[in-house]
Amino acid sequence: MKHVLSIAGTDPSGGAGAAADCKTFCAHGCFALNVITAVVSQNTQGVRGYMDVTPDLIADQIDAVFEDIDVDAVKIGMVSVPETIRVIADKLKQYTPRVVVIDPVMVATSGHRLLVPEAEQTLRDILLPLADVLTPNIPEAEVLTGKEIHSLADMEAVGREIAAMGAKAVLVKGGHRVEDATDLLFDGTDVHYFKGQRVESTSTHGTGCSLSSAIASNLANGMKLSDAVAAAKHYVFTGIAHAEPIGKGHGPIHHFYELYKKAGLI
Ligand SMILES: Nc1ncnc2c1ncn2[C@@H]1O[C@H](COP(=O)(O)OP(=O)(O)O)[C@@H](O)[C@H]1O
Ligand SMILES: Cc1ncc(COP(=O)(O)OP(=O)(O)O)c(N)n1
Repeated sequence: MKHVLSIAGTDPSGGAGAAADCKTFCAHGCFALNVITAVVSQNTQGVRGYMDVTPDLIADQIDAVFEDIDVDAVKIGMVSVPETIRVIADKLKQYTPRVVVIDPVMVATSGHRLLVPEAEQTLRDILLPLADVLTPNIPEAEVLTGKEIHSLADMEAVGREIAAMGAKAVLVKGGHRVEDATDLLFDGTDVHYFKGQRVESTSTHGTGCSLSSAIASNLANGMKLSDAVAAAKHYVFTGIAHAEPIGKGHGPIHHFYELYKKAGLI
């Protein structure tokens, strides 16, 4: 069994952040490890506030994992402040994990900032070059490049530009597109389109967290990148399509639909 580590913030309502990451790893047959960067009070209706974990405690959590367990892949989510980014970057350089997937989380769908504006440059300069795969959504890709995205051609241009900043591969996610949910991968050489039908649903909380965690799991399990992304996209699509409505706002996706179905639980 592969061991996959999430470095992310929390969600007590179980839809995004570390909870989504760990459910996704388990649904992919991986052992889930997690380091917490920030304790966030949020639910399906939005983010209320958060407190950052100190850099020393983040460093110690990462040491506790790597000194003890062989890590096959790392997924990084909410990093909120420059100090958090610096300590994670230092630890990635120290432990050199085989696969690093970075979801450059900036603003929750509810509108609450999860990355302070002063940290955008640090993320771009220090963390982005350590990514085997960077998975910005459209607003995040716009912030990283300063360019507006209106079309698939724009998604390709920013994907190439972000790769030129140092990420080995860039997946520009299309969840915020108007027409459909097509994602675009630039793997450093080729462009791949992952066409996606948009599901009309309120169960889309944590889709970005789940997608990046599914990619990390699939890479840890030995898939090649384009197959890992295609399978991850299918996982999120199925999760949205079969989600049970939970909470009063944007609920979580269903992580175990196919497993539960096979086991006769649903
Ligand atoms: N309503 C939807 N129907 C189908 N796929 C979706 C929908 N919303 C998001 N996705 C997919 O979920 C993944 C996460 O995308 P996105 O919502 O853009 O990220 P984030 O959660 O970081 O904002 C992408 O693969 C995207 O295409
Ligand atoms: C702790 C934490 N990390 C990330 C997010 C954002 O989740 P994401 O999957 O990008 O999408 P939304 O949940 O914002 O729709 C979060 N909310 N909390």
